[in-house]
Amino acid sequence: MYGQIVRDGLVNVTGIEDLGLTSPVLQRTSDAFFKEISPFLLHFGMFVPTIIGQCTPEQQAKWLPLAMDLKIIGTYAQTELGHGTFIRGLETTATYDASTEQFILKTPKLSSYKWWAGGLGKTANHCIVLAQLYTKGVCHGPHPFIVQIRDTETHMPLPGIKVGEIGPKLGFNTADNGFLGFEDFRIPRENLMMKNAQVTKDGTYVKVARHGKLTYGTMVFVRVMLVSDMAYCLAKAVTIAVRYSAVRRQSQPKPDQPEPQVLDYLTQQHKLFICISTAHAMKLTSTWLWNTFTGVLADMRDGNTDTLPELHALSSCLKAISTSDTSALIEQCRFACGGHGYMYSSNLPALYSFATATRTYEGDYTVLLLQTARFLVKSWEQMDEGKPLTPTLAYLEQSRNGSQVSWDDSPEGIVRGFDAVAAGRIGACVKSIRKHINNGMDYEDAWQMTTVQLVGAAEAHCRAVICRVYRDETARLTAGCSPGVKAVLDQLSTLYLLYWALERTGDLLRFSSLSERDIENLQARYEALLLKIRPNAVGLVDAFDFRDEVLMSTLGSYDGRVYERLMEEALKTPLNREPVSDSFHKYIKPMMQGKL
Ligand SMILES: CCCCCCCC/C=C\CCCCCC(=O)SCCNC(=O)CCNC(=O)[C@H](O)C(C)(C)COP(=O)(O)OP(=O)(O)OC[C@H]1O[C@@H](n2cnc3c(N)ncnc32)[C@H](O)[C@@H]1OP(=O)(O)O
Ligand SMILES: Cc1cc2nc3c(=O)[nH]c(=O)nc-3n(C[C@H](O)[C@H](O)[C@H](O)COP(=O)(O)OP(=O)(O)OC[C@H]3O[C@@H](n4cnc5c(N)ncnc54)[C@H](O)[C@@H]3O)c2cc1C
Repeated sequence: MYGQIVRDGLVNVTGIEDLGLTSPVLQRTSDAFFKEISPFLLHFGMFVPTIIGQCTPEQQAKWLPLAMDLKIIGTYAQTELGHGTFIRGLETTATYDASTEQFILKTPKLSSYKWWAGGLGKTANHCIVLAQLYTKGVCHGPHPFIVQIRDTETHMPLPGIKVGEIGPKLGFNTADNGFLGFEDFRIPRENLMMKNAQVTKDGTYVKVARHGKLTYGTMVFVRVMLVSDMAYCLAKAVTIAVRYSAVRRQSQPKPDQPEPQVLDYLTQQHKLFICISTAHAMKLTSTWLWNTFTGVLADMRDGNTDTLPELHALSSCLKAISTSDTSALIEQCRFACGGHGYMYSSNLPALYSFATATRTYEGDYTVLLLQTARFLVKSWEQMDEGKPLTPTLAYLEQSRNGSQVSWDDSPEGIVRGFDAVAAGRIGACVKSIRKHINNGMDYEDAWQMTTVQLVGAAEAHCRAVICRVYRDETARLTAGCSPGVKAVLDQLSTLYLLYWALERTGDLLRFSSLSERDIENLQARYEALLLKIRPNAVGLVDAFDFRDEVLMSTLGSYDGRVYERLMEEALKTPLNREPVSDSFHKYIKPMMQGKL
């Protein structure tokens, strides 16, 4: 299994390299080789971006060509057995020895072992290691080091390195995630990635970057990439589920009628059409977020880090919500396919196992939403002090006078309704924190007592951003389209707004003048819209344009030969190679004869 995966991974990587294409394309093409994940994903997904983001030009000149030519194979080892979220609590140490101009890497105890890095188990010979940097007896916090862990000729672990694979997981079982421990392992001073901080030969620590969190830059990059990845993942799943629902016929609502396509059931449309809309919403939002990211990078190249806090808040909540929505909606696609959706050959289990992992890695859902909430509360307080708000928080102004927003069920009105919900929930958090402080709590405890509400406020902010970006970008991008295309894409973005308005009626009742009658109207409009989208449903998923080789699904292939493909795959199962398994003769027959 591992050998096959590595072979496929290299065919994918070297093939694309010959075509001179960039890593995002690599990510897409690797889908044609892997149901789960390539052991080389971390090499291009984090090892290369970290060299670019954390190394000086001289260090890049040394390491980047080796990495891009696959002369070295890397991964990103930050998480430890004992810590993943709390980076400042990482235990691996890198202590500078000026007499030899080296860092000594140590794994102080079991919980300090690096754990999880993709490709570390058996594939990588280098890795980025986040370790607490000590020099002249002072700890300067976690810093990135590039470390060779295996001999590039023999692939044997180097002396002082303990490395291996962490074992089977819910998914990602082709990524050879590994563990790594150091026993007084020495690396040259130059292996500290020195773009944001340096250590001179005599051990003097020199802080270069103005912003203390630039070391976390790779994580921001991957979070931005993941939003796009999720759109792609969900688009695959809903292509499979909608095509299968067009083939599958089941039950007899009317006695004298043939069994209908299950796609004709309103409940099936309710399960699946939000998945089509969400794939579009996330793709458009990911492009908007990428443009925001590149804008902040440009500012930072000019030495201006003022826009970094908003980017961190946006990338945190969009990564959290896109991965959470995608996991839930891929599972919904699986539910919509009945028993056959549970078959591995449908590819829905693999898509789910990949998506649900993203809700955790690169920043746990709750933790990242609390990061966004931290920014929202700070912004509210700055608004109270009369300071300007950042663009994505302009809607907070409307809440200043505390008046309730009047409900307007037009698409633009619903977007404003979500702004009001976000503003209201952030304001309620600020009020809760202040109440606890007035009752004698310190700020940290008052914050902790409000964290359930803070997670909800961050989700509401993120939903408001997605709704606004989805609506605006759809209008902008369809301006030149034919009336037919424009109408269908407008239906999808309206469906997204109606769906979420119905999901959040409690909030809308609390923070706008929404009435029970308005809710009845929303429900009726939503159901009518499902019926309108039905005739275009298969065309809409065909428009995602996935080849069968990429979908890898018995249920979602373009030709609709579902039952034939299910049987073809079943007959390939090893258990079907012999009519009678040898377990019958070894165990079952003796048992039947009372001989066990
Ligand atoms: C083929 C190429 C395509 C690529 C496709 C990619 C696909 C996926 C790739 C690979 C697959 C597998 C990847 C998985 C890899 C991993 O999981 S790597 C490990 C990831 N780990 C994490 O994400 C850890 C999460 N934890 C954190 O980020 C931080 O510890 C924390 C933010 C939760 C808390 O950090 P802490 O130091 O405690 O900070 P705070 O005290 O909360 O905040 C201090 C201030 O710093 C600001 N800040 C925090 N983080 C950032 C950041 N990343 N950027 C900018 N600023 C940040 C924070 O807002 C505070 O600011 P204020 O004081 O002003 O409020
Ligand atoms: C498939 C996969 C691949 C991975 N690949 C890599 C890799 O290549 N490199 C790498 O370095 N890491 C990798 N990771 C590790 C990943 O980054 C961590 O698992 C992730 O950051 C979560 O940290 P944790 O596991 O310590 O969870 P924890 O943070 O311990 O979470 C446990 C619970 O505690 C809660 N919690 C934690 N802190 C807080 C808080 N401050 N407030 C409220 N609740 C809190 C969380 O919400 C969660 O419910 C991978 C993980 C997975 C699943």
